[in-house]
Amino acid sequence: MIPLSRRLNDANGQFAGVALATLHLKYFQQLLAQFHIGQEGAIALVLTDRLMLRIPHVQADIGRQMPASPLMEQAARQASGSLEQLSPFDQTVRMINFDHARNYPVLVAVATGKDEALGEWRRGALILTAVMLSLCAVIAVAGHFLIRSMQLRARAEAGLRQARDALGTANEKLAHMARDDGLTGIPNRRYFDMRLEKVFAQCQRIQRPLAIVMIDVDHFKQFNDLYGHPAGDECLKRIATALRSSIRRPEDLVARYGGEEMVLLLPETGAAGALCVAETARNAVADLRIVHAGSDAGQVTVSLGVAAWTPQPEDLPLEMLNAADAALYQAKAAGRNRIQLHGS
Ligand SMILES: Nc1nc2c(ncn2[C@@H]2O[C@H](COP(=O)(O)OP(=O)(O)OP(=O)(O)O)[C@@H](O)[C@H]2O)c(=O)[nH]1
Repeated sequence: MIPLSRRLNDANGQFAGVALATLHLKYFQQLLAQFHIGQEGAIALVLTDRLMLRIPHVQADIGRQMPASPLMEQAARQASGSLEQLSPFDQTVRMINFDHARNYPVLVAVATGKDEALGEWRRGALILTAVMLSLCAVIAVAGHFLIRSMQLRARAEAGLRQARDALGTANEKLAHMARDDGLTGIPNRRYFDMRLEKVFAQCQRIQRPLAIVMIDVDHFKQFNDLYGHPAGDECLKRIATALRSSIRRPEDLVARYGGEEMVLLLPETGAAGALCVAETARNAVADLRIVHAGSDAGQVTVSLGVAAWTPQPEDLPLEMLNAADAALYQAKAAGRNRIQLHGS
């Protein structure tokens, strides 16, 4: 039983008696039992510092002084609040909400078991964690395969690039081999013939002059006989380099025509210009000062035959070649180490 009393005043505020009532604990027990607080939940009514009622009900606890606890300490400071504590009654960890009844020294504390309250959340969190871990594993495996396939692709691409570069280099080499003379490194006769066809047609079309300078090393047979074939080869290489340095325009060409014979192809160049280039070439060879005991000059010299005119529609490249050759023959006949212009 819980006795309740209250002073009663009359209309003047004078003491008029005391109202006394008793509340049966059974009433509260039945009332509180209707609340769903779970298996580990608890409800306590504390009158001042004594336990008035508690669910779950333990008869021996009723009327007992409340043991010191975080709940009692906090309730002494605050009207209401919430906290988590280990129950001094049954050693269960609970999450508690408490409030003081207005006008009465009664503290009401409602608690749910922490494990019970968080159980559902924990289960959800566990499932979520498992799902996340599985997803991570799937992503990791997929990522591994993705990285692997990217690496394989990068390797394959690098291989392809290498093969392409090697092919490019091989093609370049082949093009050089097809175009250049193996001994001197300057373009060969096949390439010269090709260029002559093109340039001749072009000069014919635009009616611009074209010049061919045929160059032959003087007494080269004797040079070979005196100094040997390897020295002859070396001499030809040096002459080719000297001739290359004597042409200036990008469209000019120096080629090995065959044996010790070389040729200059000078597009858009008239007779005067061609004679000028021929003189530069002759001097470039003379400046090499390659000793030749069998030559009148005491060193290696060249003879040059020049053919230069504006090709007419009926003209053929071979005619210009033959003209340059004939001029060369004249230069040889006139004593070598000189330049002869065709038709002069
Ligand atoms: N070392 C070497 N000799 C070559 C090469 N090609 C041609 N010859 C030689 O060049 C010489 C050319 O001789 P010829 O045609 O009689 O002419 P030449 O002795 O220069 O006499 P002229 O032209 O009349 O001054 C030959 O002995 C060829 O063997 C070559 O690639 N290397």
